[in-house]
Amino acid sequence: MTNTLLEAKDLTMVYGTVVKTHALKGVSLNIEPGEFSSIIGYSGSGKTTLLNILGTLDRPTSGVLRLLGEDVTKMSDLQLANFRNRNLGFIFQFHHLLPEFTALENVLMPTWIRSRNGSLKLASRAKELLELVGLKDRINNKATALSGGQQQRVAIARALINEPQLILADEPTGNLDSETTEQVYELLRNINSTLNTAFVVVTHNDHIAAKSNRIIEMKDGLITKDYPAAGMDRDVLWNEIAPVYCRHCNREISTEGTVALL
Ligand SMILES: Nc1ncnc2c1ncn2[C@@H]1O[C@H](COP(=O)(O)OP(=O)(O)OP(=O)(O)O)[C@@H](O)[C@H]1O
Repeated sequence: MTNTLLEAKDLTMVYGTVVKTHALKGVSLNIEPGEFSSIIGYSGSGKTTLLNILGTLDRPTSGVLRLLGEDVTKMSDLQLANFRNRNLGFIFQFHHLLPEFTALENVLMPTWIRSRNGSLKLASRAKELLELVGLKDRINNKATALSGGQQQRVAIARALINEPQLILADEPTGNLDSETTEQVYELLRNINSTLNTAFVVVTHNDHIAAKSNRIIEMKDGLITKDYPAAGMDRDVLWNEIAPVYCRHCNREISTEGTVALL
């Protein structure tokens, strides 16, 4: 019995019936518990399509996706919705907070889907999470009274409330200035190391991607490169440890590409 968190095999995605777009052309990858991966690639290479399928928000045209050992491609829409709510967290570029609700209420929102009876335990967990993301003093502020970076922090706390093992994030800092981007990304890395939550993050920001454990590069609907990254410490001298063994491609690979990202 493997404890691999996510196993994707030969995923394809074709949009349209008359005019067809082959957005994914056979993508296979595994994600292990606690891993922090970034997906990078040119616009239109299939990053969001892949992320949405990995997060069960969309179904692939073909291929198999196993999450926590379960074949999710075989689940009904209702089963999928429950599975998602229990096991996955999402962070998007536009945080989709409910503007008239407070930070605390927004964080608690995913728990209302399961039960309307908000327990005291959940409320205190939501407060802890808001504290973790640095918003202890903003718990009762309405979403509209928070800055962009603060709103994204609320969205991150919301993604954590159901204690997911995997968080999928699509350009989580795409809407933020560079300083706030650094802070939010650092926060994601801290959550990753403190709670051992695995992350798969789509980003256009190579500098940010270099702080992951792993970079997955896409082109034309395929993964073209998959290699370890420097992680939090940007001062790591890759030349000293190159080449590295890539367990995903089962061979030693040069870290040349990674050096270019630093
Ligand atoms: N709902 C859709 N219907 C039809 N085609 C789509 C749809 N969504 C995406 N596509 C097409 O699929 C391909 C991959 O798109 P996708 O959004 O996954 O790329 P991306 O790498 O995330 O791009 P970006 O970096 O610009 O967000 C593109 O050619 C896009 O036009």
